[in-house]
Amino acid sequence: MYNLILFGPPGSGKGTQAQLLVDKHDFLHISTGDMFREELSRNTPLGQEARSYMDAGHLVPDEVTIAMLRKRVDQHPDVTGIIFDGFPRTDPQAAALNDLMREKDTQINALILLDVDVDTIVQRILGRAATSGRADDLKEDVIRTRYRNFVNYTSPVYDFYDELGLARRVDGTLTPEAVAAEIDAIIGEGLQND
Ligand SMILES: Nc1ncnc2c1ncn2[C@@H]1O[C@H](COP(=O)(O)OP(=O)(O)O)[C@@H](O)[C@H]1O
Repeated sequence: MYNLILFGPPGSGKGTQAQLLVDKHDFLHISTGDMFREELSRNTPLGQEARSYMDAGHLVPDEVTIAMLRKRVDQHPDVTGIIFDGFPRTDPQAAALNDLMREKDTQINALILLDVDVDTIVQRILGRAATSGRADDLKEDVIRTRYRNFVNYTSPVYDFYDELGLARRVDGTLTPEAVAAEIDAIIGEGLQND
């Protein structure tokens, strides 16, 4: 099994790259943001709980997020690999993912940071707001809150994987194709080592 974490601030291109990877490999794509939006659109209790956090640009509490993620992984026991997109976003989430991988007799093979500066992020997200239909994409202050949460709570997760020798950085301001080529090269190294 090959398991990859796509990592980076909001608007860094994780969703775009995940889609390219799914088209190319037979990996399962798990986006916690997409899962929350799906719950929201079905107006489930989980969606209702997540809404206030999401609309303000805050993180949904770890317990809720971890339980949802775990359930999704459990639903797909036979996959050849998983792309984690938007998870883990805090140290407790990273620790929970570690436990989960160990339970399943597998591991995280790499974490790839899509590195993008904050001004580019604000421009990109405001630019996609019209088509994304996302409440949290419309206001610059909410976008900046999401970015600040990334810096404060999520970026330490990079160090967690860096200490394990698994963290890699890609320039996320390159074209989607160029970013994809770099990701392919990193996955290629990992697959050869298996
Ligand atoms: N792992 C997570 N932990 C806590 N909250 C999350 C997580 N993933 C998604 N969310 C919630 O869903 C929102 C949207 O997430 P996502 O689609 O990944 O957007 P983006 O990366 O563009 O901010 C986040 O702002 C947060 O409220």
